[in-house]
Amino acid sequence: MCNTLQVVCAIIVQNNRVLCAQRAENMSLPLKWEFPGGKIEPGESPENCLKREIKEELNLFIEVGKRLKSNVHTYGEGRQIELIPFLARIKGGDLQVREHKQVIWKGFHDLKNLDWAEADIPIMRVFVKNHSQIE
Ligand SMILES: Nc1nc2c([nH]c(=O)n2[C@@H]2O[C@H](COP(=O)(O)OP(=O)(O)OP(=O)(O)O)[C@@H](O)[C@H]2O)c(=O)[nH]1
Repeated sequence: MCNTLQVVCAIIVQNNRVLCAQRAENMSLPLKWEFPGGKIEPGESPENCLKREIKEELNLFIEVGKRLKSNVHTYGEGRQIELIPFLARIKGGDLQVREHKQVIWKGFHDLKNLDWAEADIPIMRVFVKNHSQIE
């Protein structure tokens, strides 16, 4: 019955810190923290979607790395998403915050102190626990 929306997100790592983005007041999940990314469009590969979204949202060019385990999460209204994380590194561009309220760089063990979107919490935890093996 329920359509699962596929959403890709980027764990962008630089100098042992991760780029975290806060959703704006006018977005769904207002002020929650997320890994930047977005919905996969029909016919689009997850990697190309991620590159497109990161360029649109942050004006950054990224290299997409390892795909990590996805998390299927159902939000209150029955809206189900599969959140698919990829490791990523910045290859170019000047950071511009075009859609989010703000972005910040957080050290691995500081990530848990943000108020994450629910779908991101297991992904964030697995990354924090295993980053030295998966990076
Ligand atoms: N980009 C991104 N979206 C996430 C994350 N976690 C999470 O639950 N989401 C949800 O996945 C959907 C991604 O949509 P989007 O970023 O392309 O666009 P949007 O906010 O305009 O979509 P919306 O209007 O459906 O909320 C949103 O509903 C968002 O709430 C995440 O870490 N990154």
